[in-house]
Amino acid sequence: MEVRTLESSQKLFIRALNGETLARPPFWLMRQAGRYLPEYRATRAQAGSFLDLCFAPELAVEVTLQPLRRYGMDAAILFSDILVVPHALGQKLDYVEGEGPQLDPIRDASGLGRLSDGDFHDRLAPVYETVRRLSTAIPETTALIGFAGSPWTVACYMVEGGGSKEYAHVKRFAYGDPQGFQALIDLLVRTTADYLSAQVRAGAEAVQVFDSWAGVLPAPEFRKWVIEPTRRLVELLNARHPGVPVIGFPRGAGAMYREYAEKTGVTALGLDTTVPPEWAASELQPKLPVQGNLDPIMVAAGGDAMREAAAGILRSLSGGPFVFNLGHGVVQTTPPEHVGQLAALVKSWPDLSQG
Ligand SMILES: Cc1c2[nH]c(c1CCC(=O)O)Cc1[nH]c(c(CCC(=O)O)c1C)Cc1[nH]c(c(CCC(=O)O)c1C)Cc1[nH]c(c(C)c1CCC(=O)O)C2
Repeated sequence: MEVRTLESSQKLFIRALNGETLARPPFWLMRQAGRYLPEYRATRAQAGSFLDLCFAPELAVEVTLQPLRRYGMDAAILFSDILVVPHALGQKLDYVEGEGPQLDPIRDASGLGRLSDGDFHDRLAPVYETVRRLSTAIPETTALIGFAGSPWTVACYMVEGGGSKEYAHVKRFAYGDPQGFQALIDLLVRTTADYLSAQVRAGAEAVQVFDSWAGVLPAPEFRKWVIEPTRRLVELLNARHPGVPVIGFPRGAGAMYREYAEKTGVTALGLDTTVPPEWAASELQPKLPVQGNLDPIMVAAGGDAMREAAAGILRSLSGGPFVFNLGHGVVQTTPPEHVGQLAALVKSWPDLSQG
C-alpha cells in the first residue's frame, strides 16, 4: 500500500477549514461527480441502479476520482448519497429514473416501529470500504470529505417519501406531534454520528452535513429541528474525533445563518447561492471559515457571466478563511468545459484578479 507523506493539516482544504487565510483558496464543487460527466454516465450504466453504484466500492471510487482527473479539485467527496442512512435503517428506497428518490413514507410516530438500527453498519460497510480505498487512491495534496444529510433533511425525505414542494407531511408530523417527531430526530442524530464517525475512522479528513431543506422552517422550528440536532451531532463528532472539521450547509437558512453559525459548533459554514458574499465576509467569516457560493446555473451558462460572478465571490471572501464552491450542486446540463474554465480561474487566483 502507498505510504501517505502529507499530513491532513498540510493540505490547502484542511488549512482553510482550520482558519487559515490562503492567497489561493482551495476549491471543490458540490455534486462534482455526476451525470454532467460522460464518464460518470458510463460507469453508472455498468453498475445497474444508482444504489448498486453507491454500494460497489470499486465503481464508487472510480466516479469519485473522475472529476479530480479532469479538474484537480483540492478535495474529493465520497461518492454516496444522503439517503443510504434511511436505507440502512430498513426503509425501502428506490431511485426512479427521472423522478428522483422514492421511500416508503413514515407519516407518524407509529411508522417508526418499521425502522431498526440492527443491521445499520453491515448495510453501510461498502460505503466505509469506499472511503478506505479513497484514502489511498486520491492525489497526495487532495483531502477526502465524508458526508451525511442532516437529521432534519433526512427526516424530510423519510416522511415525505421523496422530494416535495411544500414539505407539508413532515411539517404536520413535527408541528402536530413534536414528541413523536423528536424520536425520529433522536434516532437520526445518533445513527448519523455513528455513520460519520465510521467514515472518519475509514479515512475521511473532514465531513459535511448537508441540510438541503433547512430553509423551509419558521425560526422557532428551525432552532428546534435544525440547530439543536446539528449541535448534538457536532458535539458527538467532536468528542470522538477532536480536530476533524465539520462543515454545516444549512441551505436557505437566510437570516438564521448567523444563529446556526454561533450555536451548532460547526467548524465551517457552507453558503447557499442567495447569501451575499460581502455580508458573509463581514458578519460570518470573522467567526468561522466559509465555503461557497457560486450559483450552479452560472456554471451551466458559462462565459463571462460565470467568470465575473466567480471573481466577485473570490474578491469578497478570499480575505479570510475560505473554500471556493458552488451554492448548491452542479446541475446535469452543465457543459464539462465550463467546469474546466472555472477550475482554471480559481487555481490561478489571485493572479487573474485584475482581469
Ligand atoms: C438532497 C440530497 C440527496 N443527495 C444529496 C443531497 C444533498 C445535497 C443536495 O441538496 O443536492 C447529496 C449527494 N448526492 C450525491 C452526492 C455525491 C458526491 C458529490 O457531491 O459528488 C452527494 C454529496 C450523488 C447523487 N445522488 C443522486 C445522483 C443522481 C443519480 C443518478 O445517477 O441517476 C447523484 C450523482 C440522486 C439523488 N439523491 C438525492 C436526490 C434528491 C437525488 C435525485 C436528484 C438527482 O437525480 O439529481 C438526495
